[in-house]
Amino acid sequence: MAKNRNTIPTENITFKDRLASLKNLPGFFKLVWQSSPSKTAISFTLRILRSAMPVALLYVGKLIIDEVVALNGHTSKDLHYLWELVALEFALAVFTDGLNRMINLTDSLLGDLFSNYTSMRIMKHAATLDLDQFEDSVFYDKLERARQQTVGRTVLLSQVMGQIQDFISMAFLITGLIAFNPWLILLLLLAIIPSFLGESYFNSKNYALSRSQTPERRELDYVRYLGASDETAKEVKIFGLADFITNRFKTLSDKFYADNSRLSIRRAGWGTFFSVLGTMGYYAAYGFIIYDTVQGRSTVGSLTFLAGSFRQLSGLMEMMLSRFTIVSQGAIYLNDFIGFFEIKPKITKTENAIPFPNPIKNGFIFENVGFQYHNTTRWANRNLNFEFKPGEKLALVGENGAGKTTLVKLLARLYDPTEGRILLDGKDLREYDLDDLRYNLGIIFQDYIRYQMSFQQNIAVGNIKEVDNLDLVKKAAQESLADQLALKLTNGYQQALGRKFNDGVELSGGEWQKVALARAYMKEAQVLILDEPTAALDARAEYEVFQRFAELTKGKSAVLISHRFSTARLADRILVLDKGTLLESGTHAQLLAANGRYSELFHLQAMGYQ
Ligand SMILES: Nc1ncnc2c1ncn2[C@@H]1O[C@H](COP(=O)(O)OP(=O)(O)OP(=O)(O)O)[C@@H](O)[C@H]1O
Repeated sequence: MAKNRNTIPTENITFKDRLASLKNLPGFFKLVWQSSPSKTAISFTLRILRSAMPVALLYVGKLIIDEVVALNGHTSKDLHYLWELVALEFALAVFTDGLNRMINLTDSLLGDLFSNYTSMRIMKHAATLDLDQFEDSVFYDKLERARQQTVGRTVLLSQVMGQIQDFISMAFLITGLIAFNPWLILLLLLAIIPSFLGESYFNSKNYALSRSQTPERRELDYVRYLGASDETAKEVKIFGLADFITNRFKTLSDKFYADNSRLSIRRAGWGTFFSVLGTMGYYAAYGFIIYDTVQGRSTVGSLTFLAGSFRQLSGLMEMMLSRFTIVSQGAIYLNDFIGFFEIKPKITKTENAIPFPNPIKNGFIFENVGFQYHNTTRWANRNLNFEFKPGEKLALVGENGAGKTTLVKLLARLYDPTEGRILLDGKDLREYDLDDLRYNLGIIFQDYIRYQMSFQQNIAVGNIKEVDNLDLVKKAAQESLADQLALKLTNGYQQALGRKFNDGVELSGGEWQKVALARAYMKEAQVLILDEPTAALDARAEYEVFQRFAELTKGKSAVLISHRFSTARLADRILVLDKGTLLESGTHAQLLAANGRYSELFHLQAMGYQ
């Protein structure tokens, strides 16, 4: 099967896969550079300097020992040169230490900046994606893996930088070693290769395991949230769900533990074996150098230099080889990260998009509109044919699941119709500028968000450009009757809402609804859409809210979704939906006279009040 750039192997990752994934690194470095050009440049420079230190230290060490041996037994001792060498070694040691610390510091600062930068990129990209992409579990797995990368990849950063640094260090040391005895290099390779292969094998197993666990890991996070969160605490207590939740957590986490520990134990066993091989290689080389020195073919200084170089090289090589698997591993994980950015929204701004008409002239026409949610075969809306005229107040009624909210989402282009089309002033809705369309629709959904932010911000989200415009926020609050609430709050409009953060105040369901309603009045939207805006309001508040709504939307188009017929009857026209299709349409009086579904539901509700 042909593999595209982001096809991630789920089972074993071959050496070829690893090498291929390294092509992600330039893109990765571009991101690092974008996070902070200056710190990236500093980090590179420091590492290059640092890479020359091992061989320099070893060589000065060799000179010192040779000088000590030369001076030993001589009567006239000129120690001048010797002390100079010692001073030089001391300076190099201090410098190396300083470099190490600066490298760690730059890496950690750069890592933080990288993590922040990439998190922002993820959020920005996620914001461009379609709603149905968010409703897809495969997408969530991708998003989750991309999120993990923002933290995990800072490790990759130091690993790649370390790799470059060690590579240069090795080049220096190998040059020294070759100058004295080229055969030692061969011995070194023989000792290291088995360990590299072992590392590589286990890393690929680790990756495959961790990848296959992504959905469970998401579930684990979700269960952890259910078990300990302010939003769930109420129901967990009332329904006595604690054991149910912790048992689910235990089942999942036990499985994780069992899978992970099995692999870790095998890895540790093989790791020990390969490391013994490495040590054997080192001692074989050491013996060889000692023998050479005893035979008088090397000086004692060279012995220490060679043994030191060999030890360092073997350490560096082992480190580099095992790091190669980590780096290539990281580069493979980058597939997920890059893969996330390659998900493209279908609903986008088109070139040559036309501006939203102001004012709307002929209104909306639904032409045989049908819609199926992603990965479903059921039609949430089907055969919708109706007109929505400018200035008209439309009410959507129907039983749960009849397709009312879906219809509104189609109007706002949160989805595009699966079949048919929606016209606005004679042109397909898809031809209009998306931002302009959304700006001209003021929609409050039934599952609006209760932002854990200030009262002012909670209203201003309806038109976030005006977040600092307190006068406008106050006006919107007056219109939705949320202003009386502000008077009760200790910090007025600056009062933090919700209990998540310090000093936050929790509101009642109806109070929250008034705050959410105010969002609709934050802008001069031409079409106001309220999806069950008053479900949590008491009878008086509902009456007042609708009086206001009627006044404020005079001449404006509005769509109301409501299960309360007292609300629906205020509309100019009522559309009755059933299983996604349009069953009846007319004024309250017409529909009652028709004696159909509307009349049936109306009388059912009215009976409840008798
Ligand atoms: N995100 C979704 N993915 C898949 N199916 C969905 C999704 N949202 C809604 N549906 C389905 O589409 C149908 C219509 O849902 P919709 O939310 O439009 O109904 P509604 O009339 O607004 O209901 P209610 O009165 O309960 O709010 C329902 O059968 C529902 O199960």
